[in-house]
Amino acid sequence: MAAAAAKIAPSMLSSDFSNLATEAQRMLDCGADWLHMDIMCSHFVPNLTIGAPVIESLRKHTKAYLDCHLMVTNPLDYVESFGKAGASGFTFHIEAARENWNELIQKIKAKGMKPGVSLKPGTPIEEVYPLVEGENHVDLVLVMTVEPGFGGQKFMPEMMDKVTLSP
Ligand SMILES: O=C(CO)[C@H](O)[C@H](O)COP(=O)(O)O
Repeated sequence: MAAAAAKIAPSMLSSDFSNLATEAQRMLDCGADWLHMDIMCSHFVPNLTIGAPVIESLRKHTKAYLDCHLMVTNPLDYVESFGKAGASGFTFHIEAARENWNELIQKIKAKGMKPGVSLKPGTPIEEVYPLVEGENHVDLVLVMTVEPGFGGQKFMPEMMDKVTLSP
């Protein structure tokens, strides 16, 4: 099997949020392929960032692939609004979707977005195996190399074993 081409997707969490459109363009001018958008509810992680209205505003300024990473407790509740807002990818956490990932993937696709799954450092990679198999699969696995919640944390090199083990 041919190796997938690498994509560069800088996290916009480090942006000056008051100038998000300019910051997004700056990243694209620097060679970014995608823009990684960190969506956090203060229940799933100890931080609160942006929601669908910000994605909708940014979408008016860019055609770039908006790779939305939802660190939220009930991802299903966000599918409709993120689809409408113009999100390109919708990556949810397996820890928040153990009961309904199948339905979630279907709904994400039905809204025209690419589904992805992410896992926290403490979650074994095997948990996402069922989500990459079969017809109703995700397009992306996001292996967290920090505890979700904040940018600029120390990289956990031991997580790279999970990348190797990704099916
Ligand atoms: O998911 C995230 C935090 O939960 C961020 O996308 C990620 O940590 C960005 O890291 P950095 O600021 O070090 O580039």
